[in-house]
Amino acid sequence: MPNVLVIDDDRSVCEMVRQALQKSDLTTSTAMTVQDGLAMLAADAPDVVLLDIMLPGASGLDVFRQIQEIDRKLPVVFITSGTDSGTAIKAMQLGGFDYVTKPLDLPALTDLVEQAIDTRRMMSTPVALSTNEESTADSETFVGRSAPMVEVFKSIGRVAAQNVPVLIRGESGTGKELVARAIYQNSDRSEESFMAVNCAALPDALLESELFGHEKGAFTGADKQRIGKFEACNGGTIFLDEIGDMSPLVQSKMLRLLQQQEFERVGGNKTIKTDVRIIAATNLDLDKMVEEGEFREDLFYRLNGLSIHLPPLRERSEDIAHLLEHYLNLWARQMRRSDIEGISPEALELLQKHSWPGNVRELQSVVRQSLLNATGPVIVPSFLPAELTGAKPAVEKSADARNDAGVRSNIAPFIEKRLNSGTSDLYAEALEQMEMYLITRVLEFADGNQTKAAELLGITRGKVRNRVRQFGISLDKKVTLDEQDSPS
Ligand SMILES: Nc1ncnc2c1ncn2[C@@H]1O[C@H](COP(=O)(O)OP(=O)(O)OP(=O)(O)O)[C@@H](O)[C@H]1O
Repeated sequence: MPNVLVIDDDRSVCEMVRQALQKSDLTTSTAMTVQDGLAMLAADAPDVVLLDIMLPGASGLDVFRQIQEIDRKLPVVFITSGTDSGTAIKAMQLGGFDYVTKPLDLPALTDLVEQAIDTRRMMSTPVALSTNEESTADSETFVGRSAPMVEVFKSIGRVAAQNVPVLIRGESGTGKELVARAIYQNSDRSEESFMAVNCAALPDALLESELFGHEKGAFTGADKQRIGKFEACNGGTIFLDEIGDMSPLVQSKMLRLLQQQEFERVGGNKTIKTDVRIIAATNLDLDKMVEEGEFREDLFYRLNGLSIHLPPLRERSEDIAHLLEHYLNLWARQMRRSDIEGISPEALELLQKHSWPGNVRELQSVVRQSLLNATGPVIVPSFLPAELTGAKPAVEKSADARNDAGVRSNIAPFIEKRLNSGTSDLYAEALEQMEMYLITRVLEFADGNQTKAAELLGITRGKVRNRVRQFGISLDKKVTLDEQDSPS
């Protein structure tokens, strides 16, 4: 369970934060002095530190420097009062993760801590490029023995050491984030920060401010100055996921950044220099977008210094069995299903024939669902999700199969079944089922239009798209992004 260290001399702040983070399953330790905080840092190896910038008898910047000496990759979120934000901004420029102002907005703080934990994981969990050898306990295994994946591993080795932008291309769920992390971890910048921004998850104006920062008063709601990722990550590496979703304005700012390593904060006129390596990823056809004038050609060539193409899973079927084995072993252990022995030849055949539109992310979901359904030690066809048992490609699903999504997601019998099986992870399992049902149903209602579904759900289009991929959701109607593209 991730561990958060709060260093703040105000006992009530420590307690409030502890209670808020506990609700998100985060363990919190608290220290009220710098000495105690540094001692706990060494003893507990936290994943994130929340640091009050005005501790008695200590300069926040000095404490931050000491933390950086102990662990350069540890994300530090500063807690400031309205009057000391200047120091926080300085600390951000030195590589702090973010800062929050008192009185604390606890839900926003929890989100920020979760983002920081994710960043910590991406920076610190090594990606093992495993073709034969077993992965070690503290690494994530990048499984792949097919010829195209061996080529990908070689490319990672080649590009990592060169300080140029890299463009990673491939369908959703093919492992682009894993490639980005492997490049970072094997580069000369591996001791510096790594930050990830999903360009599709934020509306255009927020993305601009997230990347470049803004000055106080730059727009309605900009009540304080904000340091963007390009400034905070100076010397490090930024992973820009879903780069094809950038607005023309952000594209032109990005181009300047790549050409001159400089930019201005939104609403500011001071030119800021930065030295950031950019790794970008996309699942869209950028060449076509360039042709159609949707993506700047000059930016495309700049980003495309070196490019790595991740083949879809259906084009490397020999990896399917290895991936199934890998995730079955991993999750059977996690779900306390030590009785699981493997997959029957019939089930394996169905899985090999499947077209995997959601790639490895869909395969993960299938393994998880099969384990939930498994009443015996061998995964047989009847334990597989309904859309696989007919061995039809998901895009050709029949109305019956679609109805199955509803049946499968019927939450009451699901919960009863899991309670009887003695699960220890019911919260996550039930939420996943509910979310799968909700997104599928709303998309169905919206005729497959993701923009409309996002409006109905009150979440971003990027989030809808991520969930569609994560769960491998596919409706009879084509899932589209814009109303004008909706099938009639
Ligand atoms: N070859 C692989 N071996 C093991 N796990 C993999 C492999 N490829 C992908 N994964 C896992 O599949 C999931 C999806 O991968 P990842 O997020 O890197 O995909 P992506 O291409 O970035 O997707 P998206 O375009 O939707 O952001 C992750 O949990 C990742 O660890």
